[in-house]
Amino acid sequence: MAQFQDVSKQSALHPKPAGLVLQYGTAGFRTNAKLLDHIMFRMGLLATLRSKKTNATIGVMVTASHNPEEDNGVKLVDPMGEMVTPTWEGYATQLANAEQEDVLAALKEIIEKEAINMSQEADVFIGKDTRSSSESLSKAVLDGVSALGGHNKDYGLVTTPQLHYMVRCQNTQGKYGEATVEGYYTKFCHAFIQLTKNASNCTDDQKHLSVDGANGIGALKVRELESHLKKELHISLFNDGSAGKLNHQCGADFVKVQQNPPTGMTVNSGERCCSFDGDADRIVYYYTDSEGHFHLLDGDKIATLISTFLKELLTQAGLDLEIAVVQTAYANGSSTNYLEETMKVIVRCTKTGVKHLHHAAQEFDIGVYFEANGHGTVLFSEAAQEKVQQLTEDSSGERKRAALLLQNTIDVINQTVGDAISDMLLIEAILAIKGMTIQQWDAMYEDLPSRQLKVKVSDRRVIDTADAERRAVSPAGLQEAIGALVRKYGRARSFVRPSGTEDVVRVYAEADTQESADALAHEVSLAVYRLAGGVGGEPKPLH
Ligand SMILES: CC(=O)N[C@H]1[C@@H](OP(=O)(O)O)O[C@H](CO)[C@@H](O)[C@@H]1O
Ligand SMILES: [Mg+2]
Repeated sequence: MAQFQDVSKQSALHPKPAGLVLQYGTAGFRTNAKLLDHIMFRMGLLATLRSKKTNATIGVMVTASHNPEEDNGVKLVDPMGEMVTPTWEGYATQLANAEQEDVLAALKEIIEKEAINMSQEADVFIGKDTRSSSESLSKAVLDGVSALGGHNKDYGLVTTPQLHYMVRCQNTQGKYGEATVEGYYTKFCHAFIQLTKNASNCTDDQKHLSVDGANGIGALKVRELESHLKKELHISLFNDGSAGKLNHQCGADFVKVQQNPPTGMTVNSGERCCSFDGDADRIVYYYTDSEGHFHLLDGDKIATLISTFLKELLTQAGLDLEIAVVQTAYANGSSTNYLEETMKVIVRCTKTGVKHLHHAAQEFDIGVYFEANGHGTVLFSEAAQEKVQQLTEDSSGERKRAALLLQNTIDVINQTVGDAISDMLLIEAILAIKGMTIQQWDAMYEDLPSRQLKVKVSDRRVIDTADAERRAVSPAGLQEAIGALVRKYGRARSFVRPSGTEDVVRVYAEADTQESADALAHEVSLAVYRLAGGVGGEPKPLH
């Protein structure tokens, strides 16, 4: 077929570096940008096949999120705006690693396995972040799409969650919103203004927020957002990309891991601040107190604030909907305890990686999911959304007020994936409605001191885990060693797991004091080093 001739010709222009093997990991492919041209071309091919298979628009996002500027990466977006399904992650890996002369055969194998009708039309949406390599890499994706005769729409510079949103809007015929960047701002800002317009407790001072844009795409988009906010939120934007380097000593990942404010930002005592990551799908909040101490409000605190707010609204509305919070093993033990014991909310723990959390959250009427690093959102089942909608029509007084707030809360949330902009608007709205300061929010519970370390081993796959990664089942003796160490400290917990994005084993520990958490993490790292084939020097702190 002529189609396949084009693939061969084009593929030769996007050659694979010899010997390179990459895997579609926790968040797509990610490595140094110089190694990715062929991957991009092939993901253009794969997205086109996926579109033909699903008879729907598929998304391709070129980004490496919080990685350094020199890296890049790519993620595929499925029809409802969610991460691509695991079987196709497998195809992505196969196609990515096929030798140059085998690309066509690899492609045909997928077509056959999935019984794809090649005469079906295909549509692919493409977006990219601000990395200097993103421009040419996204062109390689476009080459892949056109080589198989697919249509494309290039959104250019957008955040990852904006692209997810566009895909969902397109495939639901506008029911979720309009598939344009303008439509995105209109929908979320309208809901935000509806939520905050009667927030009489909110002073002008409280409408101010400092945002660290990580010198990335989020900063550009916050600038665009501002005009839609009608002064209901006053943003001071830092690390807007005009001077600093992407993610360098700034952004959500830096702030969370270092437990320090970003550079390039004025952090006045007591003031509410937040950081986005490099593709604006994560957010964390923080402030410094009058003694100069740094206070981080991470994904766990965000999930707690949101679920508390939703639970109160459900009670006021008289709606009997089941609400759950989904976390990972990295969630601070204090947050889990607070949610279960004080809030009486169902808590689920899944493996690391948002696709696992997303999936678990879908099982409830309302599923609030957040990784501790600030990646998360809220999912409402169709039935729950209909009940809320019905109640806005059938009720009056306090019940109607609560139902309208719930309705606008649903509309301010990007349900496709964690979204720093949408999460920020939701958090700002909740604080405004409750007349709550960041200090009061922080005081909901006190985090247990924690520490993360990483250890280099020769093959991290020797570590196998169970129970949502909280227990190591191999190598032999490791879990026993961790258990014995944990018993030495008060309120302690520790677990280890192989990272899905880096060639390291991650170690997490928490305990009643920072010294104990640090000591426990260090001792567990030594046990990993000893029992799981450590290489290089001493285990070193995570940076
Ligand atoms: C401890 C931690 O923060 N892990 C991150 C990190 O995964 P690892 O598999 O731990 O490397 O990157 C993932 C993708 O961004 C993110 O989903 C996850 O939460
Ligand atoms: Mg990200």
